[in-house]
Amino acid sequence: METMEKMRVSEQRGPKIFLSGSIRGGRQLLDTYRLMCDTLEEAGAEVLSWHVADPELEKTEMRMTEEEIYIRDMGLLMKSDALIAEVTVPSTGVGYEICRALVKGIPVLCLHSPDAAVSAMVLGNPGPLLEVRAYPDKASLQKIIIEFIKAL
Ligand SMILES: O=c1[nH]c(=O)n([C@H]2C[C@H](O)[C@@H](COP(=O)(O)O)O2)cc1CO
Repeated sequence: METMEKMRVSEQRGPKIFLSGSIRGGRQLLDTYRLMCDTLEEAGAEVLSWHVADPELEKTEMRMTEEEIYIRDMGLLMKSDALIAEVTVPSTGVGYEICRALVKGIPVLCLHSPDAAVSAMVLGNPGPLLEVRAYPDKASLQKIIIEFIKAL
């Protein structure tokens, strides 16, 4: 009975999302990552990599080795149902995570501001799991995210 109850609760949980955003590539869009994280949580999703939107991130990650960061993030990615990346600020880590998510076979949504110089590796990728959208303003960003979550 208890197991059935647990199953029902876990079935009701929203999708697990890996939020991907630049860290060493530059933190200038931190407010946007914060908005994405809040929007996802309000839409009922569980953001496994919430640390990407944490203004205090540098302090916590400074206490971790490079290997610990990599292992933690790949573990979270493997548990995720989908990945949402903000690709306006070019970042090696974001590009790597997009690729790993596609190899794992989960849907990937890449979002960017209309004037961003997004890589052809993202814009030119015809894979059915990858969706790339420009957002002209914050309201559009939120709308695209909510539609993506609902369609999962
Ligand atoms: O300290 C970190 N913590 C961390 O979670 N990451 C992951 C999550 C981000 O989506 C992505 C950012 O990569 P980059 O640092 O190359 O911009 O890599 C990356 C770093 C630093 O490279």
